[in-house]
Parts: sequence; structure tokens; C-alpha cells
Amino acid sequence: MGRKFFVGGNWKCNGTIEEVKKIVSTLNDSKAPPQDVVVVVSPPFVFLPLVQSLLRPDFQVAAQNCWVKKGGAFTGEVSAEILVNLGIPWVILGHSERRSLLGESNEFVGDKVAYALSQGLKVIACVGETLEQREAGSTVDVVAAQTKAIAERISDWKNIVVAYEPVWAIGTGKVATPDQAQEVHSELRKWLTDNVNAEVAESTRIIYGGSVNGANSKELAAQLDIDGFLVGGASLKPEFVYIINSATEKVAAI
Ligand SMILES: O=C[C@H](O)COP(=O)(O)O
Repeated sequence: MGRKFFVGGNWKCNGTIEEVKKIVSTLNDSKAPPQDVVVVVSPPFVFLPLVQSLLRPDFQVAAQNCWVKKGGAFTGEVSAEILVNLGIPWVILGHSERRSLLGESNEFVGDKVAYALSQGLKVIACVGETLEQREAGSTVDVVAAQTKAIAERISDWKNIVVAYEPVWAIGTGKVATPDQAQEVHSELRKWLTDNVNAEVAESTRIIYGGSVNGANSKELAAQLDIDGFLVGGASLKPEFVYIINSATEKVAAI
């Protein structure tokens, strides 16, 4: 299996200069296994240059969003071109907080993903169902529709990581069980096989997000179709290092 384990830390709208320096210092001092894991941290826009300048070179940074098309007269937005100019390699798109709070539709997210890729960014594309959708039995339909809106707009999947983040598990402390997560990851991979192609399905990393912490990461990492994590709250704490090191669980399971 050629999918290198991937651990993203989404700091969301958190941090002061002092806190940022402390988190980076903890990461820089950690013994992560770079041969087994890709580590990408995503601070708020304004901290990106600082984090990039301080962070160890084997870890990377991601923006938490970018504008849907070429920059210009779009007050308050940050374009893909600006991120590229700053040397930011990754961007998180389609996070459920933006989908729900800012009304980002599947199509809008698909357009953003396509534009970001066209500018040379790598994308962590988030999908996931709400509790109501899960209880209505429509989880697979929801994540398939979100993935389809991306698939219809792109032709090359090599710079995409798909993050499955059930909305009910985000920031709630209510993590999906390893079986629940594995089931959706497996369905997503099947969707990619049926609707894109087998090569993309086999090579695309599908990572899990939603209340991942140092106590549950190893068991989740051992699941066949879980290729890493997108971590929120715990990425602000020293336990993030433990989550990064759960990559060794995956290597052992292969
Ligand atoms: O992007 C990360 C997810 O929203 C997960 O956040 P959380 O780990 O705080 O639940």
C-alpha cells in the first residue's frame, strides 16, 4: 500500500504568538518518524509565515481556506495565488464549520478545490455528515455527493487528501468508533473506484477527523482504510505528538 500516513493539525481560530511558538517548539522537539508520516499544521492565516519560519523542515503548513478564484477585489479573502507566493503548500477546503456557518455548498467547495489545485496547492478536502443525516441513514449519500462535486471539477487526484469528518464528532469528544470510521472510509474508497478509477481509489489518502486524541488514535490508525487524521483541539496540545506517532501503528498493520 503506497499511501503514506498523513496527520494534519487544524488549529482553527486559536492562538497567540506565544502559544504558537510553544506548539511549534513542542513539535520541533518531538521524535516523529518522518519516513512513516506526513505532518501538516494549519494555523490561522496571520500566523502562517511565523509558523513556517520556525517549524522543522520535515513538517509542512496548510492554510485553513482560500478564495474560490483568482484574487482581486474580494475584501477579507486570501487567494490561492497569495498562498503560493508565500510558499504555503497545503490548504484545507470544505471544512464543515465553513459549510454550515458560512453556507459553503458542495459546488462552491468543488470550485475552490479545482482552483486551488490549478494554482499548484495541495488540498485537504473535507466531507462529512451531520447527526441528523447519519440517523436518517444517508451518511454515504451525503459524503458521496460532497465528493462528487469535487470529482466533477478535477481530473488529477494526486494532490488531494480527503478528510472524512462526521460533523457530530467534531469538537464534541464523541469520536466515531473505529468500525464506524472504517465503514465510511471504505465506502468512500469504493465510490472513488466506481466513479473515478481504481488507481485513484487505491492511492488517495482518506483521513479521519472528529475528536481524535492521544487515547483513541492508535486504534483508529490500525483500520485498513484510515490513512491518517485531521486533528482539531488535540493539535493544540502536546498529545498531538502521540497522534503523529500512531503512524507506527499503521506501518505495523500493513
Ligand atoms: O479539522 C478538524 C476537525 O474539525 C476535528 O476537530 P476536533 O479534533 O476538535 O474534533
